[in-house]
Amino acid sequence: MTATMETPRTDRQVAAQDRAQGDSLTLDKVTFRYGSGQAGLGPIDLHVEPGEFLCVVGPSGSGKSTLLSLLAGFLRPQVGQIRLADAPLNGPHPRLTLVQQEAALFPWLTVAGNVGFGLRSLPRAERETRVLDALRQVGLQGYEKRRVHELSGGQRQRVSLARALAVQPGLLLLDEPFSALDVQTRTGLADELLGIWWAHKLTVVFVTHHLDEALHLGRRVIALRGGEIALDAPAKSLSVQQLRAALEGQAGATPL
Ligand SMILES: Nc1ncnc2c1ncn2[C@@H]1O[C@H](COP(=O)(O)OP(=O)(O)OP(=O)(O)O)[C@@H](O)[C@H]1O
Repeated sequence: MTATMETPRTDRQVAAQDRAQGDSLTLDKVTFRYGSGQAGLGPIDLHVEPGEFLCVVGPSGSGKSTLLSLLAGFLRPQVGQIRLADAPLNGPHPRLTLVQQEAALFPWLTVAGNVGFGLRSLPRAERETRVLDALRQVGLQGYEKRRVHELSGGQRQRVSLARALAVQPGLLLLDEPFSALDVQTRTGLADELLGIWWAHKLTVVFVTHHLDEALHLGRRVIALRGGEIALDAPAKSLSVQQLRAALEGQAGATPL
């Protein structure tokens, strides 16, 4: 690689930017409060590099769902701004998709119908190609004509993931996508997600309760506590114990 006189990039930036097809995400003093109370999120300052895999952990009520709802454009910050690929995010956006805990599939549609649901504006041939490609990526080739009720929980989550991938997002948001699954299925799907992330150079924000899952999947982990970022660090520099201490607000758990 040619040496330059530019400011040296961190490992994280090099790794992310050299393979970037995902979108960058920036939160600038983002604050959201429910009603007139204090519950909610923020202020949050956060920058996610294109192609970065960020895991978000936090106890119940720490603001994880609020954060994802803001990133998905379902909620608007009362203070601050969110930018996707440097443009203000003012609502749901075609470059981002959300996969939730329970696969929200349409039972009256086939697997292919579910995966292609967001592609109805595309010409039929392109839609079919994208659907087949997305199903192949999640290991469900041959399942196009199946009905949702014929699938296992893990297969349904694969269909959800395929539906999200089919729209070719620049930012993939995942809200505890595997937590309803048994450990073996969860681990298998997590590894497949890593492969998909790597192949597509997506930017990923993954919310999980499982600290070991966060450290396994995320290249970077943030811990939320009381609606604020209590810790923001590369996953490889963290242990489950450090993460737990940060979430519990113990001494010695200052951001690394
Ligand atoms: N619709 C709402 N109205 C009022 N307060 C809310 C609402 N939704 C969430 N809150 C409050 O906002 C704070 C953050 O909630 P949020 O759901 O984002 O947390 P979470 O980390 O996702 O929790 P969990 O892991 O239990 O889903 C909590 O104090 C919660 O009680």
